[in-house]
Amino acid sequence: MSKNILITGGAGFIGSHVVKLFVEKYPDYQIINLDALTYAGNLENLKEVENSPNYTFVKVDIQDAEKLDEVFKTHQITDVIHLAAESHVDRSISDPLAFVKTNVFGTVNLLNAAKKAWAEKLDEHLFYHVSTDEVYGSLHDGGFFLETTAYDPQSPYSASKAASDHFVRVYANTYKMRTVISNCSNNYGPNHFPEKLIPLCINNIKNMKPLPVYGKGENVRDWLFVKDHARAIDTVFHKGNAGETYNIGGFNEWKNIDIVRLLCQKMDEKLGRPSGTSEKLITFVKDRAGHDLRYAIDATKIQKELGWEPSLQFEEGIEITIDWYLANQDWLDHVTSGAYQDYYASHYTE
Ligand SMILES: Cc1cn([C@H]2C[C@H](O)[C@@H](COP(=O)(O)OP(=O)(O)O[C@H]3O[C@H](C)C(=O)[C@H](O)[C@H]3O)O2)c(=O)[nH]c1=O
Repeated sequence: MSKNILITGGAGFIGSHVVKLFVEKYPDYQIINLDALTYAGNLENLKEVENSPNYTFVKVDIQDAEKLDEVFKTHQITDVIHLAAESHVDRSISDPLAFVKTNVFGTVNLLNAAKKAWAEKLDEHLFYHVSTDEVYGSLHDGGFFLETTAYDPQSPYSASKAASDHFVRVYANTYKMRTVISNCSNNYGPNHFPEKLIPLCINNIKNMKPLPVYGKGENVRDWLFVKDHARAIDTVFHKGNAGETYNIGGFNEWKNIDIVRLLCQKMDEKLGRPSGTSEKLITFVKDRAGHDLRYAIDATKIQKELGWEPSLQFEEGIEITIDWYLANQDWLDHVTSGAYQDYYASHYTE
């Protein structure tokens, strides 16, 4: 069946992989990518699909309710996959309100726009919220996050995502909107903004700059290749049951310090530097305030019920990721200097 799917945050890291997958895999769907193009949204991520007949870009901030109404009307939106969000925990610690505005207020705006546009036929449409495992808080002694784990957010970022998850569920309960939520672990891969651990380290190793490891580097994250997350979103969108939550993860836990050492070793090999050169860049710095110790996802439900599982081993995914950053210096230059904004100006008119 033909659909007009609104994907929010489609110029961002995870969003751009989702947009590319949907545009290429589903030529019968119209994909409307709605993005505010903040510092982390870059249309260069979408070069491969920007001229596809089933792809449209609209520059809109989800805080703008009027524009959202217009987009739903103009493009006759049938379904939403909502990824637009402020995502960096460190930024949320210095500016919590920015996260409330986009992640909470923006999500409620979007829910309202969908509710209004879909009116009496709410049961014919789907609102899919893409969320994070951080809503479950921090694990201190073994165990995994299950879909039934109680929410216990510990940072302004995770509190804002938890609030937006709650609002999505409330719209299902109160207004009978068909909704689905997935909560995913840490992603890595091409197009990741170099403020996050893996791309930041790759970029700094390349430039022989210090690698800031928070605290002792003992914190644990579960890493998933971004294209596997995009495949999971495709699976949940098409096969997931309305009203359900699906945890997505790689069963791939790493201590931060081990990841950083692995990147140093691989980069030394690739750059032809003597072994041990990059490790000297490791610098232990002040810990993140309220730093969550460990995230670990139990992804059994999505594997068993929907048949999704990660396709890439971590070693393979990291190779692809490093090679991508080494081959895409222009992309790095553009996102770090702000010049990526020129791409929008030269390709689109307001
Ligand atoms: C940037 C940076 C990070 N770290 C540590 C902090 C974390 O323990 C780990 C990963 O940090 P990062 O900021 O890359 O990602 P998380 O804070 O785990 O959060 C990420 O994964 C979840 C699921 C989301 O939902 C977030 O949106 C996403 O940003 O490395 C350092 O030690 N040094 C650094 O310079």
